[in-house]
Amino acid sequence: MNLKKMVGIESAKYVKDGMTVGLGTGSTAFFMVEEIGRRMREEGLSITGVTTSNATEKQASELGIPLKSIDEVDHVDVTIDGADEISNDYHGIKGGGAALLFEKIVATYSNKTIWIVDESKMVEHLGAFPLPVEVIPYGSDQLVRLFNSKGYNPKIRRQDNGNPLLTDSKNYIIDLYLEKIENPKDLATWLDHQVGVVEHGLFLDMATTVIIGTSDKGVQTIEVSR
Ligand SMILES: O=C[C@H](O)[C@H](O)[C@H](O)COP(=O)(O)O
Repeated sequence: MNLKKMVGIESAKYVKDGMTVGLGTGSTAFFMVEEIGRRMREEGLSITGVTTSNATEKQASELGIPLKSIDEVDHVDVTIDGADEISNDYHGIKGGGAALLFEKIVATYSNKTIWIVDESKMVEHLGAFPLPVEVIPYGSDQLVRLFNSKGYNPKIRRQDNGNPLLTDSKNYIIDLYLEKIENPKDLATWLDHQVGVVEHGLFLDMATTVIIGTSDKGVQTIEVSR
């Protein structure tokens, strides 16, 4: 079986009747949402979903999953989401699909955060995957200059027509081609303090469980202790 599908199905086992579930975004989370939809149809599972992007909202609505916004719930029991890279100390980079802002908000209010990935996402150090930074359009070229001056190799993410890609919140994404992030916490703190930066794709100390799909050993589940 496709490794993304394997972990998507496995992760849906963590969803129990009555839960409020954060529904992640991307090609791996897609299979988790499909499996929750199947369990609702075939097993009578009843949940409330909180989506992390317009794309997931559309998918979940089409499956008939009842949805609430993050502001309508007092907490989320569990959020299940993909990741672009996970380091050996279980920090991650997210936002390859430009959904990092809502994903980080939903994960912040979740009791548990489960990441589902195929084995190609597991790395020793973060940074080979370009780090997405969501910025407001106003002043974004100034941020590009600032990132350049720090040697962060920034590129505004663009659509096929050359225009900047717009996130669900109508912001831009600047991808930082860092190759290796020596100190993710220092970089996250610095980015948190730059005017015009809305959010960045460093998700540190957020995952409580990581489910990895491997071709030789099947599904591996790691409970992260912090
Ligand atoms: O913005 C997108 C999200 O952070 C995704 O969860 C991440 O990019 C992983 O996506 P995929 O499962 O498609 O590789």
